[in-house]
Amino acid sequence: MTIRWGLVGVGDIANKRVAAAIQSDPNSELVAVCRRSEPQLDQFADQFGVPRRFTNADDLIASPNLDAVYIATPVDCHCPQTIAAARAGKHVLVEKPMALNPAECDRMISACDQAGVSLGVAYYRRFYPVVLRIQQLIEAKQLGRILSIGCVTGNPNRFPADDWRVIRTRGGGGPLMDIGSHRLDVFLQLLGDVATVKASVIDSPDYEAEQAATLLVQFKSGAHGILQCYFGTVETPDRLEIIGTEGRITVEDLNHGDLMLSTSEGQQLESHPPADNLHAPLISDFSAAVLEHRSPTISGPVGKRTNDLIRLAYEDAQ
Ligand SMILES: NC(=O)C1=CN([C@@H]2O[C@H](COP(=O)(O)OP(=O)(O)OC[C@H]3O[C@@H](n4cnc5c(N)ncnc54)[C@H](OP(=O)(O)O)[C@@H]3O)[C@@H](O)[C@H]2O)C=CC1
Ligand SMILES: O=C1CO[C@H](CO)[C@@H](O)[C@@H]1O
Repeated sequence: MTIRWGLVGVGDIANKRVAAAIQSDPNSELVAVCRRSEPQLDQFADQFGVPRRFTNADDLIASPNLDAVYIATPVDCHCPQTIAAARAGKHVLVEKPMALNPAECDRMISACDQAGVSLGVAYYRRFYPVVLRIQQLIEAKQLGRILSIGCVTGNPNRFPADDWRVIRTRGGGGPLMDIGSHRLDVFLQLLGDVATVKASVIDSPDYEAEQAATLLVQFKSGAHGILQCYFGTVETPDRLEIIGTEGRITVEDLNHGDLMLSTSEGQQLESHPPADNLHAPLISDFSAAVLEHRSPTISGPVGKRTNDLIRLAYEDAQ
């Protein structure tokens, strides 16, 4: 059996990676696409050879011969479109961050549970070979007791004030929601759950959302996590550092996957590059999970935990 996908929101990320990832997965087929602008919809559908096209998400969601919906719209659309898809009996894989806030995440999870459909969230860094390697090194106690994890990330874009990413009611926040969310999810994967979150933000002079956010989280293990995220700075690589009592791991750019392990025995450079299409392992996992009747690796509750931490951060920063 093949999972027949409908892709709602064929903008930047759908064009860069999602459509190609669905089309390259042996268990998947891209059969329908949707956006409101008809000329751009046709251009996308022609480019990827997709037969069914819709300018209204509800029409795609209600259409027959469709098994799953990939939601790649702005964040304020994620909750209503997920609930509509679940009610129509379709499995849902939704882009990150999962929703505007934890209450929306709860509604999405319960709609999918009630309908008996799968819900996944696109935190694809969980599949990065370098992240899995770090997880293995931590579990094998190669770093001793973990004291801290730190990540610095920035998007150089200077978003105009009318971009959904910097309007709170549309994106949910600024760089913390947009790019910090990915890194918080990696923190949770590597060091487990968080007990407390402290945060400070710097307002943007140009738009409603914050321009910078710095978080200090304390994991239940006692370790610290420090996350710095920015919009509108010079290109900031996706830098990760983990410090333990017996060793340290430094990754200059998670998207490239070179890892430096430093211990008392010296330094060791390892290379664990990600898949060419970063979304490909995510789609493969989700479609296999549906076919095997198991939960996807990045389930609704997993995705929601990042929204919980972001909410705590914004509350503390206020
Ligand atoms: N995982 C990752 O690495 C990345 C994830 N993302 C996430 O993906 C999502 C989309 O981001 P991105 O592609 O950059 O955003 P874009 O603004 O480029 O694209 C959004 C798309 O959604 C469509 N859209 C908006 N509203 C609706 C609606 N009500 N019904 C149907 N279609 C709609 C828009 O077209 P139209 O206006 O014509 O309807 C557009 O095609 C976000 O959640 C973002 O955080 C983004 C980039 C990378
Ligand atoms: O990783 C990413 C690349 O940048 C985009 C724009 O800021 C983000 O939305 C996305 O999550």
